Amino acid sequence: MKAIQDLYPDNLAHCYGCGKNNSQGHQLKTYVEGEETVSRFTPDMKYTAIPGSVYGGLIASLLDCHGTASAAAFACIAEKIDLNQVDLPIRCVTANLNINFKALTPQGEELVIRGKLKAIEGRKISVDMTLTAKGVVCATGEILAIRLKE
Ligand SMILES: CCCCCCCC(=O)SCCNC(=O)CCNC(=O)[C@H](O)C(C)(C)COP(=O)(O)OP(=O)(O)OC[C@H]1O[C@@H](n2cnc3c(N)ncnc32)[C@H](O)[C@@H]1OP(=O)(O)O
Repeated sequence: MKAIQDLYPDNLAHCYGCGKNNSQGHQLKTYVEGEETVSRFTPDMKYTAIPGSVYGGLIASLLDCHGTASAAAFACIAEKIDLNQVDLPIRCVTANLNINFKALTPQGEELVIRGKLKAIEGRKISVDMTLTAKGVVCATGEILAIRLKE
């Protein structure tokens, strides 16, 4: 299956965090795995906070884009929309993002971000997220994503 972000139409694929058409961005890719979503990302050394650890702003960026892609995917699944189609008909933006930084995130490791659907209420989609490095939870987050009107 394709990454959720690769299903965004070309005119909505310039996001700094996840747009496939932004060559200078992170190009985060999010996949559906069973009942969860998952993204993997290994930060460049320039995203340093305390030496040896990853800058929190990057972590926020990863959770932001993982969260909106997950929200779009969960909304499609709820409506039985095929996630293999070329243009995703549901697009979401972030209204609220809460992050708890639990431990310093080590540099040089693959970060794994997972999302679970919390609730869908009309256009509001809430997703719980974790970011781990080497199996250790370094951050947790909750996003409220809003489905854009047609
Ligand atoms: C497709 C590619 C996307 C890639 C995205 C990558 C992730 C991002 O970085 S997105 C960029 C950052 N986010 C933004 O810029 C969004 C800015 N905000 C907005 O555009 C608008 O406020 C928007 C779209 C969220 C909501 O506006 P609008 O569509 O008019 O809906 P609105 O009627 O105000 O709200 C809908 C519901 O959400 C609730 N809501 C809206 N904002 C919030 C909030 N911040 N906190 C809690 N609830 C909220 C409202 O109370 C309402 O609830 P209910 O339906 O129960 O009455």
